[in-house]
Amino acid sequence: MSIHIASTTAPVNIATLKYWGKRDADLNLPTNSSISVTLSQDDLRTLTSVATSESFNKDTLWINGKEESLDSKRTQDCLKDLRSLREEMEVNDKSLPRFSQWKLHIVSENNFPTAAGLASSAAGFAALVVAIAKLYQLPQSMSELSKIARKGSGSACRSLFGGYVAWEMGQLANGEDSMAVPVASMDEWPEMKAAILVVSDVKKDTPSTQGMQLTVHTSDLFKERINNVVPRRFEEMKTAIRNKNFKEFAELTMKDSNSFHATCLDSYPPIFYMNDTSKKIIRLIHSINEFFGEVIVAYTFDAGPNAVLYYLEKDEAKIFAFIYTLLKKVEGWANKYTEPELQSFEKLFVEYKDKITFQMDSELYEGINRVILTKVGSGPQSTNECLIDESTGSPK
Ligand SMILES: Nc1ncnc2c1ncn2[C@@H]1O[C@H](COP(=O)(O)OP(=O)(O)OP(=O)(O)O)[C@@H](O)[C@H]1O
Ligand SMILES: C[C@@](O)(CCOP(=O)(O)OP(=O)(O)O)CC(=O)O
Repeated sequence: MSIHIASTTAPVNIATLKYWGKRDADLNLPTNSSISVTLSQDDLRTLTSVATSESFNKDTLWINGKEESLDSKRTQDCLKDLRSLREEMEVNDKSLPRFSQWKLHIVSENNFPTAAGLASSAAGFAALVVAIAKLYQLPQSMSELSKIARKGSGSACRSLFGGYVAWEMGQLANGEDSMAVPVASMDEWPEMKAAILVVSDVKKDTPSTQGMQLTVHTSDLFKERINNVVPRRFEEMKTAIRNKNFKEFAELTMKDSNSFHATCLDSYPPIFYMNDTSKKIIRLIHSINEFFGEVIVAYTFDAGPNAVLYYLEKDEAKIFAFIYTLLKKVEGWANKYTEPELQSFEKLFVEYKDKITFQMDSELYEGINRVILTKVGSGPQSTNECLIDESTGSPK
């Protein structure tokens, strides 16, 4: 039996200008444009292998070694779009094998917890779409493919590019102009680092889709956000990124996270994604910026309590003097830094100690499970690493 296989990796992205609200829930068309930073696949990535063969008898998906349903409408929509693009090619070139008619085996692994508010659906759908597009040898651009990934999960469309990415909301009812486009490549601003403080890796309470719809239907604040606040910030943030203006980028990022969570609180009944630990982190970040008299670190929170901190490489030691000293008991430092490097963060803290006027919460670490230290990264990468057995078409 002849089996055709392709594999790709795809990254996680964390929005700095949040997507929250759909104008069309079927097509995942947003009520506002958004911006994100793609994170390095050295630390967070999905690897997906796809295979097709005339001999397969049903579409099957395995995530992290477990068979998962492919029945969701979102996944079906992605498969349908990809098959119809392949079919167009087959109609024009009769010599091509009829992949569009054959079943698919999809095998995927996330190297981070699934459904923990770590954007697993974004990396997952981006990898699925790019891997199948590669198998089918589709000529479409990443922006074109991002429209298919968008139907899987809105934020997934931004994971088709590395660096700094915008999702332009578009105006058309069929979503043909709602796609991801690059704002700047990772090489244009490579100094951006990210620290994820994993506050909780349990499954979140209100799924994003449900939360968004409640906000759209019940929050008055939301109208101001989508009509005035976000359109202005969308332009300002793109400019800040292109000018490598960290202060502006960081302030917009923090304000937008707060604005999004304010619309959640303004929903009825209210939605709370941040917990007490999240709030303590917000206060700590403002205190650190005040201590240094400049904005050197920003926080942002998605639909869950985990914090993502953005900062520039040059300021890392200053920031970690505080963060490492407070969170040294938490897992995740040792795989990035040597013992002498970690000690240097603590030594720096000792230098600062007498000048600190704010309250340091020595119990903060208790609410945090681990830290993931990463940076801006590249888009999906084709790979020879393969999760499918070439002779059977089953997961290895
Ligand atoms: N590797 C993958 N391949 C295909 N689909 C995946 C993959 N990983 C996750 N998913 C899909 O994404 C779902 C998890 O999405 P969910 O939105 O609940 O969590 P999240 O993406 O971690 O959170 P958020 O999007 O709010 O940051 C899974 O149930 C699965 O359907
Ligand atoms: C808060 C967010 O992370 C919401 C992401 O929502 P999803 O992309 O997970 O929602 P669906 O389109 O329903 O799959 C903000 C963002 O990533 O822009």
